Amino acid sequence: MNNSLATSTLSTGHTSIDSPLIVEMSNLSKVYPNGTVALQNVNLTIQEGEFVCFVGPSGCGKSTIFNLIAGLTQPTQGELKILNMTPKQALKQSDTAFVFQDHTLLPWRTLLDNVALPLEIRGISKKKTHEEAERVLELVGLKDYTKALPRQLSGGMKMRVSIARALAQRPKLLLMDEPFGALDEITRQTLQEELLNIWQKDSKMTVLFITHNVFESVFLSTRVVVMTPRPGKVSSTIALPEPYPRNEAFRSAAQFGEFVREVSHALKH
Ligand SMILES: Nc1ncnc2c1ncn2[C@@H]1O[C@H](COP(=O)(O)OP(=O)(O)OP(=O)(O)O)[C@@H](O)[C@H]1O
Repeated sequence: MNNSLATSTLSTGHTSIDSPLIVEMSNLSKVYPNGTVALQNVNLTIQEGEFVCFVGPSGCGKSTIFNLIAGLTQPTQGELKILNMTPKQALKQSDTAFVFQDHTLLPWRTLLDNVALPLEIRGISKKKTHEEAERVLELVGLKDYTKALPRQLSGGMKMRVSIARALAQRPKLLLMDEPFGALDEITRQTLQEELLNIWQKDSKMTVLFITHNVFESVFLSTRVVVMTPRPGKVSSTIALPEPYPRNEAFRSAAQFGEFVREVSHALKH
Protein backbone atom coordinates (compact mmCIF):
# COMPACT_ATOMS: atom_id res chain seq x y z
CA MET A 1 0.00 0.00 0.00
CA ASN A 2 1.30 3.48 -0.69
CA ASN A 3 1.32 6.58 1.48
CA SER A 4 -1.90 7.99 0.07
CA LEU A 5 -3.75 4.91 1.32
CA ALA A 6 -2.46 5.50 4.82
CA THR A 7 -5.44 7.78 5.32
CA SER A 8 -7.93 4.96 4.76
CA THR A 9 -9.68 3.20 7.64
CA LEU A 10 -10.38 -0.49 7.95
CA SER A 11 -13.07 -2.77 9.30
CA THR A 12 -11.03 -5.07 11.50
CA GLY A 13 -11.05 -5.94 15.21
CA HIS A 14 -13.97 -4.20 16.93
CA THR A 15 -14.26 -1.53 14.29
CA SER A 16 -16.82 -1.06 11.60
CA ILE A 17 -17.01 1.46 8.83
CA ASP A 18 -19.14 3.68 11.13
CA SER A 19 -16.79 3.64 14.13
CA PRO A 20 -15.87 7.18 15.15
CA LEU A 21 -12.42 8.54 14.42
CA ILE A 22 -10.15 8.65 17.45
CA VAL A 23 -7.03 10.07 15.83
CA GLU A 24 -6.89 12.30 12.75
CA MET A 25 -3.53 13.48 11.46
CA SER A 26 -3.40 15.59 8.36
CA ASN A 27 -0.15 16.77 6.85
CA LEU A 28 1.39 16.58 10.28
CA SER A 29 5.01 17.71 10.50
CA LYS A 30 7.34 18.21 13.43
CA VAL A 31 10.65 20.05 13.26
CA TYR A 32 12.45 20.30 16.62
CA PRO A 33 14.07 23.65 17.54
CA ASN A 34 17.52 22.23 16.66
CA GLY A 35 16.32 21.71 13.06
CA THR A 36 15.72 17.94 13.26
CA VAL A 37 12.83 17.06 10.95
CA ALA A 38 11.22 14.27 12.97
CA LEU A 39 7.98 13.97 10.98
CA GLN A 40 7.01 15.12 7.52
CA ASN A 41 3.46 15.24 6.15
CA VAL A 42 2.00 12.36 8.10
CA ASN A 43 -1.58 11.52 7.15
CA LEU A 44 -3.30 8.87 9.21
CA THR A 45 -6.71 8.22 10.69
CA ILE A 46 -7.43 5.69 13.41
CA GLN A 47 -10.90 4.46 14.32
CA GLU A 48 -12.33 3.63 17.71
CA GLY A 49 -11.52 0.06 18.72
CA GLU A 50 -8.47 -0.41 16.49
CA PHE A 51 -5.19 -1.87 17.73
CA VAL A 52 -2.50 -0.16 15.69
CA CYS A 53 1.20 -0.99 15.89
CA PHE A 54 3.84 1.48 14.71
CA VAL A 55 7.06 0.00 13.38
CA GLY A 56 10.04 1.74 11.83
CA PRO A 57 13.77 2.27 12.24
CA SER A 58 15.16 3.98 15.31
CA GLY A 59 14.67 7.74 15.12
CA CYS A 60 11.84 7.68 12.54
CA GLY A 61 9.54 9.67 14.81
CA LYS A 62 7.36 7.03 16.47
CA SER A 63 7.71 8.51 19.95
CA THR A 64 7.28 12.00 18.50
CA ILE A 65 3.85 10.92 17.19
CA PHE A 66 2.93 9.75 20.70
CA ASN A 67 4.20 12.98 22.25
CA LEU A 68 2.09 14.97 19.79
CA ILE A 69 -0.99 12.87 20.57
CA ALA A 70 -0.36 13.40 24.28
CA GLY A 71 -0.05 17.15 23.78
CA LEU A 72 3.50 17.08 25.20
CA THR A 73 4.85 18.77 22.09
CA GLN A 74 3.22 20.82 19.34
CA PRO A 75 3.19 20.15 15.58
CA THR A 76 5.14 22.55 13.38
CA GLN A 77 2.61 22.12 10.60
CA GLY A 78 -0.61 20.29 9.90
CA GLU A 79 -3.50 19.28 12.08
CA LEU A 80 -4.00 16.69 14.79
CA LYS A 81 -7.31 15.86 16.41
CA ILE A 82 -7.90 13.36 19.20
CA LEU A 83 -11.55 12.41 19.67
CA ASN A 84 -12.36 15.55 17.70
CA MET A 85 -10.50 17.69 20.26
CA THR A 86 -7.04 19.13 20.57
CA PRO A 87 -4.58 16.71 22.21
CA LYS A 88 -4.45 18.91 25.32
CA GLN A 89 -8.24 18.86 25.73
CA ALA A 90 -8.26 15.07 25.34
CA LEU A 91 -5.53 14.69 27.96
CA LYS A 92 -7.40 16.97 30.37
CA GLN A 93 -10.44 14.71 30.12
CA SER A 94 -8.18 11.74 30.94
CA ASP A 95 -9.15 10.11 27.67
CA THR A 96 -5.51 9.23 26.98
CA ALA A 97 -3.26 7.01 29.11
CA PHE A 98 0.33 5.80 28.66
CA VAL A 99 2.41 2.72 29.28
CA PHE A 100 6.18 2.98 28.79
CA GLN A 101 8.95 0.37 28.75
CA ASP A 102 10.11 1.75 32.10
CA HIS A 103 7.28 0.89 34.48
CA THR A 104 7.89 4.05 36.65
CA LEU A 105 6.32 2.52 39.77
CA LEU A 106 6.92 4.30 43.06
CA PRO A 107 9.01 1.87 45.17
CA TRP A 108 7.52 2.90 48.53
CA ARG A 109 3.88 2.47 47.51
CA THR A 110 2.04 -0.85 47.44
CA LEU A 111 0.70 -2.09 44.12
CA LEU A 112 -2.77 -0.92 45.09
CA ASP A 113 -1.48 2.56 45.93
CA ASN A 114 0.63 2.74 42.76
CA VAL A 115 -2.35 1.90 40.59
CA ALA A 116 -4.62 4.26 42.54
CA LEU A 117 -2.24 7.23 42.21
CA PRO A 118 -3.52 8.78 38.94
CA LEU A 119 -7.08 8.62 40.29
CA GLU A 120 -6.01 10.11 43.63
CA ILE A 121 -4.40 12.99 41.74
CA ARG A 122 -7.73 13.62 40.04
CA GLY A 123 -9.33 13.99 43.46
CA ILE A 124 -11.44 10.83 43.32
CA SER A 125 -12.40 9.45 46.76
CA LYS A 126 -10.13 6.88 48.42
CA LYS A 127 -12.91 4.27 48.45
CA LYS A 128 -13.51 4.61 44.70
CA THR A 129 -9.81 4.70 43.79
CA HIS A 130 -9.20 1.52 45.79
CA GLU A 131 -12.18 -0.26 44.26
CA GLU A 132 -10.99 0.67 40.79
CA ALA A 133 -7.38 -0.30 41.57
CA GLU A 134 -8.57 -3.71 42.81
CA ARG A 135 -10.65 -4.19 39.66
CA VAL A 136 -7.75 -3.54 37.28
CA LEU A 137 -5.21 -5.50 39.34
CA GLU A 138 -7.56 -8.46 39.06
CA LEU A 139 -7.81 -7.86 35.32
CA VAL A 140 -4.03 -8.20 34.96
CA GLY A 141 -3.88 -11.27 37.22
CA LEU A 142 -2.47 -9.60 40.33
CA LYS A 143 -5.39 -9.57 42.72
CA ASP A 144 -3.36 -11.43 45.36
CA TYR A 145 -0.59 -8.85 45.28
CA THR A 146 -2.41 -5.65 46.18
CA LYS A 147 -0.28 -5.14 49.33
CA ALA A 148 3.04 -6.09 47.72
CA LEU A 149 5.77 -3.55 46.99
CA PRO A 150 7.27 -3.21 43.48
CA ARG A 151 10.64 -4.67 44.59
CA GLN A 152 8.90 -7.99 45.32
CA LEU A 153 7.83 -8.37 41.68
CA SER A 154 9.40 -9.76 38.51
CA GLY A 155 9.80 -7.54 35.43
CA GLY A 156 6.68 -9.00 33.83
CA MET A 157 4.62 -8.40 36.97
CA LYS A 158 5.82 -4.78 37.16
CA MET A 159 4.69 -4.31 33.57
CA ARG A 160 1.28 -5.75 34.48
CA VAL A 161 1.00 -3.16 37.26
CA SER A 162 1.96 -0.42 34.85
CA ILE A 163 -0.78 -1.57 32.46
CA ALA A 164 -3.27 -1.77 35.35
CA ARG A 165 -2.43 1.81 36.36
CA ALA A 166 -3.18 3.01 32.82
CA LEU A 167 -6.42 0.99 32.65
CA ALA A 168 -7.62 2.42 35.97
CA GLN A 169 -8.12 5.70 34.14
CA ARG A 170 -10.54 3.92 31.78
CA PRO A 171 -8.84 5.55 28.79
CA LYS A 172 -10.42 5.71 25.38
CA LEU A 173 -6.95 5.82 23.87
CA LEU A 174 -4.09 3.78 25.31
CA LEU A 175 -0.57 4.68 24.12
CA MET A 176 2.06 1.98 24.66
CA ASP A 177 5.68 2.84 23.83
CA GLU A 178 7.67 -0.41 23.54
CA PRO A 179 6.12 -1.72 26.76
CA PHE A 180 7.47 -5.26 26.42
CA GLY A 181 10.89 -4.36 24.98
CA ALA A 182 12.82 -5.27 28.13
CA LEU A 183 11.06 -8.58 28.86
CA ASP A 184 12.17 -12.12 28.04
CA GLU A 185 10.43 -13.78 25.08
CA ILE A 186 8.11 -16.07 27.07
CA THR A 187 6.94 -13.29 29.39
CA ARG A 188 6.53 -11.03 26.39
CA GLN A 189 4.29 -13.52 24.58
CA THR A 190 2.21 -14.12 27.70
CA LEU A 191 1.70 -10.38 28.17
CA GLN A 192 0.80 -9.95 24.49
CA GLU A 193 -2.02 -12.47 24.90
CA GLU A 194 -3.16 -10.91 28.17
CA LEU A 195 -3.19 -7.47 26.62
CA LEU A 196 -5.31 -8.68 23.72
CA ASN A 197 -7.76 -10.28 26.18
CA ILE A 198 -8.08 -6.98 28.06
CA TRP A 199 -8.52 -5.00 24.84
CA GLN A 200 -11.15 -7.44 23.58
CA LYS A 201 -13.20 -6.97 26.75
CA ASP A 202 -13.42 -3.22 26.13
CA SER A 203 -14.69 -2.86 22.58
CA LYS A 204 -14.25 0.90 22.57
CA MET A 205 -10.66 1.13 23.74
CA THR A 206 -8.21 2.04 20.99
CA VAL A 207 -4.59 0.96 21.46
CA LEU A 208 -1.56 2.48 19.74
CA PHE A 209 1.56 0.41 20.32
CA ILE A 210 5.18 1.11 19.33
CA THR A 211 7.44 -1.88 18.78
CA HIS A 212 10.66 -2.81 17.00
CA ASN A 213 9.50 -6.40 16.87
CA VAL A 214 7.75 -7.35 13.62
CA PHE A 215 6.38 -10.60 15.12
CA GLU A 216 4.84 -8.65 17.98
CA SER A 217 3.24 -6.14 15.60
CA VAL A 218 1.65 -8.90 13.53
CA PHE A 219 0.45 -10.84 16.56
CA LEU A 220 -1.22 -7.87 18.20
CA SER A 221 -2.63 -5.48 15.73
CA THR A 222 -5.54 -4.89 13.44
CA ARG A 223 -3.21 -2.70 11.39
CA VAL A 224 0.53 -2.07 11.22
CA VAL A 225 1.78 1.40 10.33
CA VAL A 226 5.23 1.25 8.77
CA MET A 227 7.37 4.38 8.96
CA THR A 228 10.39 5.49 6.90
CA PRO A 229 13.76 6.58 8.29
CA ARG A 230 14.04 10.24 9.24
CA PRO A 231 12.32 12.43 8.23
CA GLY A 232 9.55 10.12 9.43
CA LYS A 233 6.66 9.49 7.06
CA VAL A 234 4.07 6.74 6.89
CA SER A 235 5.35 4.53 4.09
CA SER A 236 2.55 1.95 4.24
CA THR A 237 -0.22 0.58 6.38
CA ILE A 238 -0.86 -3.14 6.42
CA ALA A 239 -4.23 -4.50 7.51
CA LEU A 240 -4.27 -7.75 9.51
CA PRO A 241 -7.83 -8.95 9.16
CA GLU A 242 -7.23 -12.10 11.21
CA PRO A 243 -9.83 -12.90 13.85
CA TYR A 244 -9.36 -12.54 17.61
CA PRO A 245 -8.74 -14.10 20.04
CA ARG A 246 -5.27 -14.73 18.71
CA ASN A 247 -3.19 -17.32 20.50
CA GLU A 248 -0.35 -19.81 20.07
CA ALA A 249 -2.09 -21.36 17.04
CA PHE A 250 -1.98 -18.01 15.22
CA ARG A 251 1.78 -17.68 15.85
CA SER A 252 2.42 -20.92 14.00
CA ALA A 253 -0.15 -20.37 11.23
CA ALA A 254 1.02 -19.89 7.64
CA GLN A 255 -0.88 -16.60 7.50
CA PHE A 256 1.17 -15.26 10.42
CA GLY A 257 4.41 -15.96 8.56
CA GLU A 258 3.08 -14.26 5.45
CA PHE A 259 2.16 -11.12 7.38
CA VAL A 260 5.59 -11.09 9.07
CA ARG A 261 7.21 -11.24 5.63
CA GLU A 262 4.94 -8.46 4.35
CA VAL A 263 5.76 -6.12 7.25
CA SER A 264 9.49 -6.95 7.08
CA HIS A 265 9.49 -6.26 3.34
CA ALA A 266 7.71 -2.92 3.86
CA LEU A 267 10.31 -1.96 6.48
CA LYS A 268 13.17 -2.56 4.07
CA HIS A 269 11.67 -0.69 1.10
N1 LIG B 1 13.32 17.04 22.00
C1 LIG B 1 14.00 16.78 20.88
N2 LIG B 1 14.83 17.71 20.36
C2 LIG B 1 15.51 17.47 19.22
N3 LIG B 1 15.43 16.33 18.51
C3 LIG B 1 14.63 15.37 18.99
C4 LIG B 1 13.87 15.54 20.19
N4 LIG B 1 13.16 14.40 20.41
C5 LIG B 1 13.45 13.57 19.39
N5 LIG B 1 14.33 14.15 18.55
C6 LIG B 1 14.85 13.58 17.31
O1 LIG B 1 13.76 13.36 16.43
C7 LIG B 1 13.92 12.14 15.72
C8 LIG B 1 12.73 11.23 16.02
O2 LIG B 1 12.83 10.82 17.37
P1 LIG B 1 11.77 9.81 18.04
O3 LIG B 1 12.21 9.59 19.44
O4 LIG B 1 10.41 10.29 17.80
O5 LIG B 1 12.04 8.50 17.16
P2 LIG B 1 11.63 6.98 17.43
O6 LIG B 1 11.20 6.42 16.12
O7 LIG B 1 10.68 6.90 18.55
O8 LIG B 1 13.04 6.35 17.86
P3 LIG B 1 13.36 5.01 18.71
O9 LIG B 1 12.78 3.88 17.93
O10 LIG B 1 14.85 4.98 18.76
O11 LIG B 1 12.72 5.19 20.06
C9 LIG B 1 15.26 11.56 16.16
O12 LIG B 1 16.24 11.93 15.23
C10 LIG B 1 15.51 12.21 17.51
O13 LIG B 1 16.89 12.34 17.76
